[in-house]
Amino acid sequence: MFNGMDNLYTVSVSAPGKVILHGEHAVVYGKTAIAVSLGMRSSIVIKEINSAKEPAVYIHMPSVDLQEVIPLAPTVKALFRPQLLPGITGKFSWRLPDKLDHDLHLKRVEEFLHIIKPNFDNLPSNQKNSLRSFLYMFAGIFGSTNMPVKSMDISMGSELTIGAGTGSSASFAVCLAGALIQLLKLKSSSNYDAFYDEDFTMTEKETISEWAYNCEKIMHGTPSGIDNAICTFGSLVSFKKGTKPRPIDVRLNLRILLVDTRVSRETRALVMKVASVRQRNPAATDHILEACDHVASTATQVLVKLSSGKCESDSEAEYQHLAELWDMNHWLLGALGVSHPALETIRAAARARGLACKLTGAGGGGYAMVLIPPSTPRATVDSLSGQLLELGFRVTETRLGGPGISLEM
Ligand SMILES: Nc1ncnc2c1ncn2[C@@H]1O[C@H](COP(=O)(O)OP(=O)(O)O)[C@@H](O)[C@H]1O
Ligand SMILES: C[C@@](O)(CCOP(=O)(O)O)CC(=O)O
Repeated sequence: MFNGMDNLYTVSVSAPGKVILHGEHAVVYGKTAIAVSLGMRSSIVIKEINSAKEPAVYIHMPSVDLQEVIPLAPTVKALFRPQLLPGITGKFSWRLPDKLDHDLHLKRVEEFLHIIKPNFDNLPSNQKNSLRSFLYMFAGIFGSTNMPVKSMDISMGSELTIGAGTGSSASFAVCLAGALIQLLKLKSSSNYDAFYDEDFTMTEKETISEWAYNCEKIMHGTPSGIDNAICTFGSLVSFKKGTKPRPIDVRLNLRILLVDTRVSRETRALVMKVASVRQRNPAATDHILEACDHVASTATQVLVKLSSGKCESDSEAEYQHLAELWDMNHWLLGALGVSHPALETIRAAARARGLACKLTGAGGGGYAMVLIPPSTPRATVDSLSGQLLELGFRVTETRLGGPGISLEM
């Protein structure tokens, strides 16, 4: 949107969360994982404003209970003109986030935050990470151009639970990078209308995903790269350790119940649990991991077939096959010791209605997903949801495989 009178732009962007469909844990040992986008999304609105006060960025992030005012002039002075990695000559461009001297830029952001907020260390880590990520990307993207920056309001919203393995951090980072890049695009264009309706190009999406990857490094240290890829490209992404995530262009629209066990778990502890099972039982464990790999690749083939959308009876058979693979994957994960009684209670309720269910992510609690093929009667879904709610679980009916980052008009 453009307010011609005052030359002020508004940008609005959303991005999905994600779930791991197959390959959790096995991916740690070099097997294939596939992630899909979740119908629940984060969103951002950036609005340039005329402010009578000192130019500033006004941040509203209710999901982490954060309201902040960042003064613009000191930000520009301290953080703009980010540096290239040592050994690379020239001037850093926002189009090449992988060439940014990440550690130096983050260090400058950290020092700056301590100056403008002397109590920075006492903030909850959610808020610290959101502020670091914002300044890192804002200064990284705008600071590598000569574009004058104006006061702006930034409002971030999310349907995702934070810290639950559904990709809220990547979804947040993708939204932020996409909105800043879109704003830059609009401000640098003399022909405003030409950009107004255009969605992001493939190259822009790659750049957005790389910026989000840098942010994931701020939040997680050594992320795999799958979350930023799926939240940017949407649909389905296949991934193997040490390789670039591979977006698979399929049109999916899988209906699921996403069930929160409300049992909190720590990914790191569950990864260690599998490692110790493997240490005691190397051959058996490796066969299980190998089986997980086969499940992931067969499921990808089934999903590709499903998305090609032939006749209904074909798709019913494909849904049945998919359901079988979900159950098989859950049992394999159970054999590795990462299920939980709460997950098994959910599975029993789903199975009693002929529906398949698997844990997603690290397991040991967290989320379960129940596959709802299109032929499932509404009454079945309602009675399952009702029972799960009564048992104290949180239930969301949503879809898998929708679009990645999108401009909201
Ligand atoms: N809507 C949001 N607004 C502000 N910050 C967010 C938002 N969503 C996620 N974040 C940031 O992402 C972090 C969540 O990362 P993490 O714990 O890895 O959760 P997840 O597993 O959901 O990605 C939060 O601490 C916060 O800094
Ligand atoms: C168990 C694992 O394969 C997935 C972790 O998923 P989650 O996003 O923590 O639920 C760990 C990993 O891939 O780093």
